Amino acid sequence: MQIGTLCNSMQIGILCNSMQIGTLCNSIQIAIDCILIYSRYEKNRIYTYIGEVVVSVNPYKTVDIYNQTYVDHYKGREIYERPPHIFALADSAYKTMKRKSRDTCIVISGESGSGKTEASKIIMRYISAVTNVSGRKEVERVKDVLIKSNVILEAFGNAKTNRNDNSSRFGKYMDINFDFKGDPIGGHINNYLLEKLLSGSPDQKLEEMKLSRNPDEYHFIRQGGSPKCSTINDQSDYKAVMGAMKTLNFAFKHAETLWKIVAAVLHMGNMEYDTVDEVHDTVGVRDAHSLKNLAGLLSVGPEDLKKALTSRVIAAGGNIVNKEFTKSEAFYARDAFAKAIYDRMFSWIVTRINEVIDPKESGTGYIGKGTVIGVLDIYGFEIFENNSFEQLCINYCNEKLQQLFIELGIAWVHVEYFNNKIICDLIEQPHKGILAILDEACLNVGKVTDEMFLTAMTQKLKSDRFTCRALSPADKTLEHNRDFRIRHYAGDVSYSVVGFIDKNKDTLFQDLKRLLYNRYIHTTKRPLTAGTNFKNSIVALVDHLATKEPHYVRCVKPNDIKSPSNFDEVRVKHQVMYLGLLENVRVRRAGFVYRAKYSRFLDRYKLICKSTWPNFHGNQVDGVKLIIKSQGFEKDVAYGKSKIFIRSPQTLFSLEEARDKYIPYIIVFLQKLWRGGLARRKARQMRAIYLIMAKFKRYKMRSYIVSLVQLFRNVRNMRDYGKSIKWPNPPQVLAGLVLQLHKVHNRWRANMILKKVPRPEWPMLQTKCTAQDVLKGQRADWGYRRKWEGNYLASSKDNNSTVDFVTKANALKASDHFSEILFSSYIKKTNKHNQTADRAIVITDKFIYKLDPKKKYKSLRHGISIGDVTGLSITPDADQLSVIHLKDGNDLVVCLQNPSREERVGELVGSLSRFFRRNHKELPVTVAKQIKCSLGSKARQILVKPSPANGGPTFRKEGNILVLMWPQ
Ligand SMILES: Nc1ncnc2c1ncn2[C@@H]1O[C@H](COP(=O)(O)OP(=O)(O)OP(=O)(O)O)[C@@H](O)[C@H]1O
Repeated sequence: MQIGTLCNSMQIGILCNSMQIGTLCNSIQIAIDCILIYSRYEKNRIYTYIGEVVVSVNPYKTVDIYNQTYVDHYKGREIYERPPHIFALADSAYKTMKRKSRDTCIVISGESGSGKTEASKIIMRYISAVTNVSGRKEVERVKDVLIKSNVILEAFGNAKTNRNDNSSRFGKYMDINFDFKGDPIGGHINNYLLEKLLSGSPDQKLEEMKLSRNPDEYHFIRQGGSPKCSTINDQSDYKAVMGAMKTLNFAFKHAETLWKIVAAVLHMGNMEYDTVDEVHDTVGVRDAHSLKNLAGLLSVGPEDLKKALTSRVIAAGGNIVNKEFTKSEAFYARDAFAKAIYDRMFSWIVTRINEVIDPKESGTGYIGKGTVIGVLDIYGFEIFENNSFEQLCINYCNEKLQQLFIELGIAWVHVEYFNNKIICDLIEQPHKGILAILDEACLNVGKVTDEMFLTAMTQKLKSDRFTCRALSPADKTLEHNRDFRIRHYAGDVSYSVVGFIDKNKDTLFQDLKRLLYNRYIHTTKRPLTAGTNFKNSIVALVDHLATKEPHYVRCVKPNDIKSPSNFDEVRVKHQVMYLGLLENVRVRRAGFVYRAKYSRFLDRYKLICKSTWPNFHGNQVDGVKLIIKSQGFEKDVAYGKSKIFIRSPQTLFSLEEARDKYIPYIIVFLQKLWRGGLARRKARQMRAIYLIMAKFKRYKMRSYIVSLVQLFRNVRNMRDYGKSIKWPNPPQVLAGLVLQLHKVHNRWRANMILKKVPRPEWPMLQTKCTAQDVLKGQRADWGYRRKWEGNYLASSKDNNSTVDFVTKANALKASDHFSEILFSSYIKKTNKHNQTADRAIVITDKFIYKLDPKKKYKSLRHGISIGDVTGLSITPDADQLSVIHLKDGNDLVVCLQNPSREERVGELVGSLSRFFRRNHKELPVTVAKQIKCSLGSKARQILVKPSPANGGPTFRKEGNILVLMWPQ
């Protein structure tokens, strides 16, 4: 069917978008035309699905279909849920990676200018837009670095070509690493076959590098015909590159060196030679000034550079000789030199970028293995008028990728498809393939020509996919001794062998290497040829991709004139052919959209069926069948030996939908289990902690008690009953108990001591203890050795007329109702009038009485209430001065007297204090040399002075001071 006569495009659009892909594929030819017409004629609808492949047609104009609204529209959706878009594919790759924790890759292919690089950038921008929802700073930085790395790669790796104003001259494969949350944390770039630049730079920079702003002045740039490009703004691009270099931490000196290298390469292209010896055909550099500029940029001596550009050192017959170049050799060396420098510079840039985007260095806390999305932006199949070594390499690469594509896509049912393994073998087989024959030709010493290489291929290659004029004499399209043809999966391609050997050898004379390394380098190891290097890297790439779940973007170029409105049917048909879409349609149509091992399917979907959730213990196939039955999809599946096959995308979509519905419940369920598990573990830990603590406490207590038992074992037999034992510091937990134990021990000790004292003496002992406690050692002699009797006036030891005293005391007791006499004694007293008199003092539990002994102990006044006592003052010496402070400001100033001249002040202190304590009060007792008192409400001072031993104590007045004269 011809393009243009095809069915209504609306209808096809509906078919495409509503998942009726099977219908669309009824006729392969229709499908091909359909897709293209659809994408061309529907305004701005540049994407179409064939199976799971996204076909993208370059719109050659800005289309507003990549903004946030579109991102939101496609985010988290299944691929068939929304109209075809590259976002859907990017989301599918991302989702697959996240859901299944599987590495995925997106293979973007198409011919130069079809939009591969744009597609890869759109994919990266989409991934950047849907990740890092939590806004982690480090992840944002990684995303910025990943996107900006493109700017640098494009600046140095892209060039304007006839087919594309900004053509990538290298194939690029970029791995983007993700952490377990699905946030990008770094990446890695590999580049493939770089083909071996000015107005954005500021004037001063150009001057430094001796460059002109006019690109036409440079031989290398002139080659393309039209160096200026209206679609490219060099100024802003230069700024963008410098900005990107800053983001990627390129040191200033590195950036400078890169520009210098670019300048050197440009200067090198302008190097011209003049014949200096017609006979030997030797040359010299034409322009010494240019040579000097170039030498300066390369940091080498002009003479050395001149020598390396016009001659080389070779070993001939065991001798080292200098061989001058012919003119063509000189130009070859110049170009090889320029290519090698540029190639090494580009490799350095890629290595540097890789260092910066290395996930381990990104600072995002990357540990262990995350998942990866690989994005491959690789040149598509190339068929030109003249095809050479580069086209063979590129087409071989496409054969390899196509093989991977078909192998991964094929279903278990038998499908007729073109297996391009035979072509891959034809090119890459060791010893027998084209590249091996080419390497062998390059190895030969002596002059091996491209024609000889063609002859060797003619003799050795035994494939019907290869032909040349010698094998097909009737084919006039092939030139004798020059052309050969390969039947690629995409069609026949004729290659010219001219330049194959040189290009494969890719010779860079040692002299030039030596010049730049600035030292003699000797290597006997032959470097790998360009073809082998390329083959190795492509084999490694295909192996790498084979471990990932693939997604495909096939880019189609609608015309060769970069027009948004021109649709070149022949060109497009051709591309559809060699993009492998035809095979894909065939495979998809005959096969199934999805296949998975039973175990994997069961793991993924067991949650949507009651019989299989949470665990299915029977046979895996039975489990899978139960799931399919529960959803009613029996008619759309086939059961293989180890895999289940699903025919239509709707079924898969419904399964996914059902799964998505259950996932939140499962998550809650898992959270419940997990939290429960965590809580149980914590509880177990706490129980263990408490048990250990309890045991440890017990152990500490035990050991402390054991140590106490040891210490106090002999306490009964000790003189002080263990008073002198130093208690060890108890553990915190026993502090309270030990305090109690101290008390118990003290009581026991007291009991042991008191046991020896007769019971009636206990009150006296208590009085003495109180006195000791109150005096605190302030009074040297307080009479504790003596027996304390308290009521001395009732004792005949002190009193001759005890009967009178007892009679009076009983009378007072009867009238004043006191219970006991605490203390009684003869006293010498003084008063506010400084009059002294001998009296008796009786201190009872209610009143203090002053009695006159000479008048049968007549009470001089009414007793002073004991409640009026506010304190007691004594001296630290042996005198018997005692001042009982009273509330009314008229203190009792007395000196105790007894016939035996015993010390009794201590007993007075003990008796009064003990009485106060029994009534829960504390009697303030002052011990001082000079006693303050109040007499008749006047403050007075009392001093004790010695007097002769034979007299009694007397008070006297010395000025305002009262003095007790105390007989020594
Ligand atoms: N989706 C798109 N929207 C708008 N313009 C696009 C789109 N895709 C491609 N283009 C235009 O086409 C040009 C060529 O695209 P691109 O450089 O991506 O092609 P390519 O396939 O990578 O080419 P090469 O293999 O030469 O590098 C772009 O510079 C851009 O102007």
